[in-house]
Amino acid sequence: MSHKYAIGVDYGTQSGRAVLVDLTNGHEVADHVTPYPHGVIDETLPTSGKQLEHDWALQHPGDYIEVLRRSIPAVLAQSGVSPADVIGLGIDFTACTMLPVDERGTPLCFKPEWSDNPHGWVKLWKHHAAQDEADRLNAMAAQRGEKFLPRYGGKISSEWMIAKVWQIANEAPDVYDASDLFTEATDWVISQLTGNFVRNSCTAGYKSIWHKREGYPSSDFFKALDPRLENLTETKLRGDIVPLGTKAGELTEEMAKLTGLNAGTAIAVGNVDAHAAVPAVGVVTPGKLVMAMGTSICHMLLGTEEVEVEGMCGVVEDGIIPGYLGYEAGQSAVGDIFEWFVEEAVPAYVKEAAGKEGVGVHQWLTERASAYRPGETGLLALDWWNGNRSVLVDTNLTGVIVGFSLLTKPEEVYRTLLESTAFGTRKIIDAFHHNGVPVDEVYACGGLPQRNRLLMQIYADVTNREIKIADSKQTPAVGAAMFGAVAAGSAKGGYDSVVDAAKAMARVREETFKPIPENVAIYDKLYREYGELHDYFGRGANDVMKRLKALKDETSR
Ligand SMILES: Nc1ncnc2c1ncn2[C@@H]1O[C@H](COP(=O)(O)OP(=O)(O)O)[C@@H](O)[C@H]1O
Ligand SMILES: O=C(CO)[C@@H](O)[C@@H](O)COP(=O)(O)O
Repeated sequence: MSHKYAIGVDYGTQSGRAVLVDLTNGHEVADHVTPYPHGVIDETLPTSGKQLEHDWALQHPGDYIEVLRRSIPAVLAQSGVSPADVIGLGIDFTACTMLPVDERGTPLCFKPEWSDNPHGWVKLWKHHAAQDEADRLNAMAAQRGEKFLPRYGGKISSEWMIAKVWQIANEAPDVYDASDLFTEATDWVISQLTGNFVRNSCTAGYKSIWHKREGYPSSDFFKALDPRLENLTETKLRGDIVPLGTKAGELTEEMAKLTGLNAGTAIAVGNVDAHAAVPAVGVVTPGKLVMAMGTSICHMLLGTEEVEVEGMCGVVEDGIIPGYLGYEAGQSAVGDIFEWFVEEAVPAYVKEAAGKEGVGVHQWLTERASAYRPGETGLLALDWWNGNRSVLVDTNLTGVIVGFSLLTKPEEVYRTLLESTAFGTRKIIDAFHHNGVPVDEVYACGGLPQRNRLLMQIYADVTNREIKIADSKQTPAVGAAMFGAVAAGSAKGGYDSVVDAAKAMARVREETFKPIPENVAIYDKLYREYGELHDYFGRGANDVMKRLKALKDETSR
């Protein structure tokens, strides 16, 4: 049999990337990135220029197809691989990134009657405008003692499906009524590739409160939330829910023309970006935390029992690797915080100096920040620029920096922001480790470990754990390709399980980041201070962040 390949497509926050992977060794033969033509839509609708409210984040579903149209032919051309040797394709996506579609699977925003209604569009994972609904859902679930709540760390996030669907029902009942299905974008793209609509058990489990043994919450619960939602799971959330690695179907003739692949190529069910990355770094057993580090961080961990951990995003059986309980936690802004600083808060002289030296602003700041020892800036920050997604689970929390003086330099602030995100990660690791889900090893993948060595050393020092780095530029896409190979199966030159695929294809670099004992000692002290601030602002001692946010909403209305 000739050499076989699979393609993985990773749909990130700002772009989609395709990778063509050699199935014998996981080697990335070719990759190509397509920035979303419409990017993240958080100010105005591209159709009418209609203004969006605070906390909205939308996307254009056409951009997802554009990624397939541009990036798949590009990797085929770059590699020279024959489409006949590409035996499978898998995708991974941000989540919960969801959209309403009609009976034909057409996104409502494509239809003239709905294109001017923001609720007809894709709600991106970081759309945070359904916090009211999430709060009410959590209060009702707690009051009724719903069994599902502890599985999600005690709180369902406003980023997830039910809160977003309920927001649509509340703010745009006509859109709600016109929607035949609410679907994760990952399942929608797969339905476009294959002509079959199936839901994957990963997003259903983590984002739509579905449980392998118990199914969705009861219709009584939904009725108590809102009578309109009573039959939601049998109607607008209906659809077979199938495990990761299942073959969703085969590439249609139409999509074969669009992508340059052969019709009939095996297509795996949709997956989530961070979850797909886990087998791609070779993690198929418990005790090993995988951090997918980019705009945000998702922390992924396998366990053998269902344990309740404060603020975890969720625990789902088979949610990452079949046979294990998959745990997820996360920070909703990490790279995004650094980007905010670079774009919005550095003085002009920094940009000029970086420009003169021919380096990016991140690099310029990082080089200077590296000259400081832990503690030397006198600064400490809370990493809540986009709310808190784990432990506290509250999108109404905001950022803080303590310790400014007239001598504070931009590079010191930058370093402090890097450190704050490492403290956020340590909170999550501690929550798992001390509650029966051990974290013995840490792996990192995503854009950040490739770009910032200082950041990775800080994470090793703050967590006091050695960090192994993925030997791949596009780890989730490689993971998605593995699932594509599993959808194809060994008879076609693929694999029969993702564990087999990981054995052959996963790769980490030889070089690791090891904790430096003197840094660990100082960061322990700073972490205690971080804990004080974390609880003071985050656990109700001082709700100033929420009052400021409420005042802001009131005055800007
Ligand atoms: N040198 C750098 N140091 C730290 N962060 C960086 C650097 N360069 C880019 N970033 C951040 O990386 C993030 C993008 O990460 P990436 O993994 O590429 O994307 P995504 O999260 O969409 O998958 C951006 O938020 C950006 O601010
Ligand atoms: O929430 C999840 C996964 O559960 C992510 O999709 C979300 O954090 C976005 O990830 P990126 O930062 O774009 O890699």
